[in-house]
Amino acid sequence: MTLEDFFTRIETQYTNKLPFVVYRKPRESKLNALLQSTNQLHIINDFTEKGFVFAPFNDAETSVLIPFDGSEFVSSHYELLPVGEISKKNKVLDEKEKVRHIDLVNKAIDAIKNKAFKKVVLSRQELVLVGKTNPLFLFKKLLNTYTSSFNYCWYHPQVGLWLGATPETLVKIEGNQFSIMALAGTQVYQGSLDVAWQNKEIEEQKFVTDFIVDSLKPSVESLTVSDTETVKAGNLVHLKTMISARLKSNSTLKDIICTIHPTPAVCGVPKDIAKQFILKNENYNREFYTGFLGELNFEITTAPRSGKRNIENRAYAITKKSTQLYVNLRCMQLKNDEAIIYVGGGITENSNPESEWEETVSKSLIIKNIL
Ligand SMILES: C=C(O[C@H]1C=CC=C(C(=O)O)[C@@H]1O)C(=O)O
Repeated sequence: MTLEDFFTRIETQYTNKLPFVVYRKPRESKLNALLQSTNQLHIINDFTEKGFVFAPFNDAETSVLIPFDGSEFVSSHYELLPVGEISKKNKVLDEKEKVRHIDLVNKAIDAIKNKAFKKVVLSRQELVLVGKTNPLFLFKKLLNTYTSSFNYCWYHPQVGLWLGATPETLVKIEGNQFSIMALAGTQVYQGSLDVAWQNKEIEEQKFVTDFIVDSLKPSVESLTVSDTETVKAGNLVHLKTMISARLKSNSTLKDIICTIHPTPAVCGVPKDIAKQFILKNENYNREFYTGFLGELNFEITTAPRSGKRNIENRAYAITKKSTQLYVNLRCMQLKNDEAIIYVGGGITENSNPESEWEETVSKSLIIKNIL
């Protein structure tokens, strides 16, 4: 499908108030869209469903599915789209919001010092008046600006409209082989990946890796942990470790997701106590921010390996189930005439409240730059 036809098809879907998701995976040139034929709200039951999942932060709330069967799946090749200049926004300081966030961070540091928990990720919303904006126009700006993130625009008339460019994979599973990313620690990119990391950032990222490794051990075999490296995401850099393993035959995708979500990259350690602190103290509903989204139980066909032939001497391809889920970060919700931007950061005993505020301001620019 041509790029023009692709976007015309999605515009029609949106005008007809029918659910859809359009997305591009990190460093890929292919754009995909899944377009639901009715406005029904489909819910995930046990993660055996096939389709595109959109899950909230609070795992006690329901996850939404755009089912593959009965929907239209279309793709096109992306090329730079004419959307005008991307403006670099200045940091606008909202003093009241700053005081509120710093108070919240101080409260968490006190709780950590009193041994209530070890780490918590605290977040806030920023509202930007955008008027009547076309979400697909903003999505094209995201595509032009960020090439190494998972970029998406998701819509359901009964749920809302979300856009984002997230740097973080939650889990990728092909057959029974899977990998999980532990991403945390943030600095502003200064032109080089040769970054000196403070103990605070090293510790907050290690919490994520250790939690994933420890909680997965009973369900997996052949577990390997990569070296930790610095990666760039928009105007920021983070610390990243990859954890790979094979699912034991009696473990399911649901087990893995329920065990790891929400990871300490978006929640905290211990998970349940940190989550309660967030729900009680953040003073707003995160909804789908720090939830996850992506392809669930898609089918992929891998090319035949040379030499592998079946009895009729024909090379054969292998079809496997593939799930690729991303953490919903660097995102916004478009509601009425406003863009609601969501930003947060990991708090540990050694956090500096002023720097934690600055970190959320820097993170907000990823989305603000395209508004
Ligand atoms: C919670 C967010 O980021 C997470 C992912 C990477 C780095 C993070 C940090 O440095 O605190 C957070 O754990 C966010 O961007 O809103």
